[in-house]
Amino acid sequence: MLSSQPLLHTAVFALTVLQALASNTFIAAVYEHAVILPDAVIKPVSPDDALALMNSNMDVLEGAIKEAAQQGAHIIVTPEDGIYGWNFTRDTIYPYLEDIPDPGVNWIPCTDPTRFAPAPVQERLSCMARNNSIYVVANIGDKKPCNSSDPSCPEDGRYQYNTDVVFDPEGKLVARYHKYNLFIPETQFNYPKEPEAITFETPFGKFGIFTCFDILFHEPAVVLVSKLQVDTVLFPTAWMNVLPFLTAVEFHSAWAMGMGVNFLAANTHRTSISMTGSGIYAPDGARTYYYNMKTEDGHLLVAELDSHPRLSTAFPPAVNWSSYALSVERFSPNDSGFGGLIFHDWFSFTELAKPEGNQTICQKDLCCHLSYKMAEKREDEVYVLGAFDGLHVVEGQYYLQICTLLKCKSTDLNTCGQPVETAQTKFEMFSLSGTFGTNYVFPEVLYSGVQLAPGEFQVLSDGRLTSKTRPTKPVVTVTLFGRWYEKDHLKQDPQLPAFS
Ligand SMILES: NC(=O)CCCC[C@@H]1SC[C@@H]2NC(=O)N[C@@H]21
Repeated sequence: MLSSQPLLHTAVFALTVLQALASNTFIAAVYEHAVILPDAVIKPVSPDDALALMNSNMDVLEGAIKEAAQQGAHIIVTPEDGIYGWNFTRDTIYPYLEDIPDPGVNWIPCTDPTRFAPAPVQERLSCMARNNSIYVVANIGDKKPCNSSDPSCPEDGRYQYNTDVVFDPEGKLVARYHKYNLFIPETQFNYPKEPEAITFETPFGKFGIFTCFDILFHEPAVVLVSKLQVDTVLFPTAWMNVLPFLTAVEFHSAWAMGMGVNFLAANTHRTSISMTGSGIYAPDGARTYYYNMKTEDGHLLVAELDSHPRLSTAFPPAVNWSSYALSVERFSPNDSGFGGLIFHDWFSFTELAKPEGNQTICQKDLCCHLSYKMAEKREDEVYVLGAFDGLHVVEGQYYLQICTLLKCKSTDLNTCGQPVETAQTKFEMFSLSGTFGTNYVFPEVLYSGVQLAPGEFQVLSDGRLTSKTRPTKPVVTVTLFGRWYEKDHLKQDPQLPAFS
C-alpha cells in the first residue's frame, strides 16, 4: 500500500519554504539542555548501554524539537555534548560514536537506516527532523577507521571527531562539521587535518556551523562569515562562563554584533561548572537569551530573525575600529595607573575616581579612551578603565587587544578584574574606544545580574561603543574585546623547545 506520508512531508516542507521566502524572516529555536551524563567509567560500556544513555538525552531533545516546531520554528540548535555528555577517554567514548558519511551521499537515515553501518542516533535525529518538518542541528561523535597506510593514523586504528550534524525538514543529512579547535580536555577526539568551512543553503539564507572553542579562532569561524558570507551561524556549545569577558551570552552576542551575523547558540546546562547561557542573536543585539544559575532544568528559546541580515535596514554600519581613538588626544594622561589580572592576563588600569569625566589608559600599542557620566558616584563601588594588548596563554594561546570599563569586586583596587556579577551604579552615558590594530572587535555590555542590554548601545562607524539611551540597569562591564588573529602566527609552538 502506498503511504501518504511522503506527500504530506513534501506539502508541509513546500509550505514552510513559501512562508520563509515571502516574509524574508524565519523562526529560530535553540535548546539549552541539562544533559544526562554517563557514569564515569574506566572500561567502555556496551553499545546498547551507550545507546540507552543517548536515547534518554534524545527523549528530552525530541520534546524540545516538537515544541519548537509547534511554535513555528524552521530550525533548532541543540548543544555540544548534548547527546552523550562528557568525562570520556578515547576508549570509553568509542561505543557512542557512529560513522557519519559525507552529506554528499544524499542520505535520509530515517527512511533508509541500513544504507550504511548501523547509525541509530543519526536515524533518530533524522526522524525528529522529518516528523516535525524542521532543520535539526545536533552534536554527536564521528569515527573513521584508518590503518598503517596512513602515517598519521592513531594507534587504535581510528580517528574520532567531535561532530555537528544538520538534518533538513525531510530528514536528509545536509551538513557535517568536525570541530577544529578542540578545548584542552577533549583528549577523546582527534583534530581534523584541515579546518572545514561548512555551509548549506536554505530558503531562509545561507548557514554556517562551528563549535564552542572555535569561536575564539580565525578558522573556520571568521572564514565562514567574511569569505563565505553566511547569514546565520549555528553554534552548539558546552561553554563554562568566565567573567568579566567570556560569559556565554555576553561573548556570543558580541561576536554576532562584531561579525554582523545571526548567531544561534545552544549551551549545555550544568550550573556546578558554570555552564549556562544560550541565545538567539542578531547583528543589532540579542532577540532572546537565557542565563540561569538557579535551577537545573533545560530551556527552549524561540525568536524571529531576518533571513539576510546584511540587507536589513537595522544592519550596523561598517566600522573603522581605531578611527575615533586615533583622532583624539589622550584624555587626561595621568600616572595613577596600576596593574591587575583578568583571567590570567595582566591589564593596565586607571580608576574612575570622579562621577564623570574622560580617561585614557594605554598598554603597548593600545590606548583606550572613555567618556562617562555616572548617575551618582557611590562610595561602596569602584570602577576602572583597563587595557590589555598581548598574548593570552591559558587554555589555548591567542592574541587579544581589550579596552574595558569594569566594576571592581570591592573597593580594594587589588580586586579589580576579579569576576563580578552585580552592581548598583547607574551610568547616564558611556563612550569607549581604542586604537585597535585589528578589525575584529567584539562589543560587550553587561548589566548587573549577567543581563544583556539589547537596543541600549551601539557601535559608531568611528569605532566608539556608546550608550544609545540612558542605560536602564547598573553596569558591570562595557568592553571592546579585540581578537588579533593576524598575530597568532607569532605564537610559540608548544611543541618546540622554548627560545628555539
Ligand atoms: N567546549 C568548548 O570547546 C568550549 C570551552 C569554551 C570555554 C570558554 S573559552 C575560554 C574560557 N575558559 C573557560 O573555562 N570558559 C571560557
